[in-house]
Amino acid sequence: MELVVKEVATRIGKKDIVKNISVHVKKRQFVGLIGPNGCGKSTLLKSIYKSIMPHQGTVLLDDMNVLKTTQKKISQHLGVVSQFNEMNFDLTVHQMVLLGRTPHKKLLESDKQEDLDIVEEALRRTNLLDYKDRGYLSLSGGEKQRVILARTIAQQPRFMILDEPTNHLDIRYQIEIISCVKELQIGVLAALHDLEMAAHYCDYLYAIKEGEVYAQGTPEEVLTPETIEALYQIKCQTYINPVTHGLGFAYTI
Ligand SMILES: Nc1ncnc2c1ncn2[C@@H]1O[C@H](COP(=O)(O)OP(=O)(O)OP(=O)(O)O)[C@@H](O)[C@H]1O
Repeated sequence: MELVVKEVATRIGKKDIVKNISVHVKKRQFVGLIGPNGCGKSTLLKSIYKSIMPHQGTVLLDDMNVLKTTQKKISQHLGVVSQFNEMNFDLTVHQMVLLGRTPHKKLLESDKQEDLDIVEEALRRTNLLDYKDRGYLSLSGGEKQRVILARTIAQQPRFMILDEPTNHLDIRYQIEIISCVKELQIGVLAALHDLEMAAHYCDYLYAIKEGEVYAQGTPEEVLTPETIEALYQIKCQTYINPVTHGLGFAYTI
């Protein structure tokens, strides 16, 4: 699916947090949002998946006008993995991932073999098959994050929004999670803090500063020392990382 966000603006209280932002994610593109803490990445993503209602702009997923569509219908196409996934009641990992099937079901419809097969495949892709009977609340932060990704994969979305999906993860799982999403070959819009990951995985980047698009383009176009210094108020040099052969970054304050 293709995502077209046009001139979205969002205010929280009296503060303009997202100011007239437009974003385009073409079919199967992996597009990143970067920018310092508090610049408005999460608020923009929440405005796109309608967890916050923007006061201006339109959001189209193919021909679906997201801001005018019910959450259930949106969830049949759009999956979201966000930073905070606390819950107060305990389910097993299997039950949590099965919840991903809910948008595709009628009220009280029971689980079919097809749903169980989809859940099994999502657990396999996220390396969670051995965890399936564990209680969700007993898991570490990183394990919980993988369960949320598995639940989102089981939802079989045609577009995914990731809000700092690798927040709790050690470096190996950071790579595994992003690679796993990349393998789905669907459109993705992801807020990422790790610039090397953004350079490696993203086809296109939007750099956000104070609620506006400060720069956009391919990672090579956006991730220049000048742009990084302006975004994060640091000194920066870029180099070719000898291990990944991608862009590397050296910083100091
Ligand atoms: N519910 C809220 N009430 C008041 N202010 C809010 C609320 N949600 C967000 N903000 C403010 O909006 C600004 C943007 O926050 P947002 O979470 O979108 O930034 P971000 O770029 O995702 O940051 P981070 O990288 O730290 O996650 C921040 O100053 C934040 O304090």
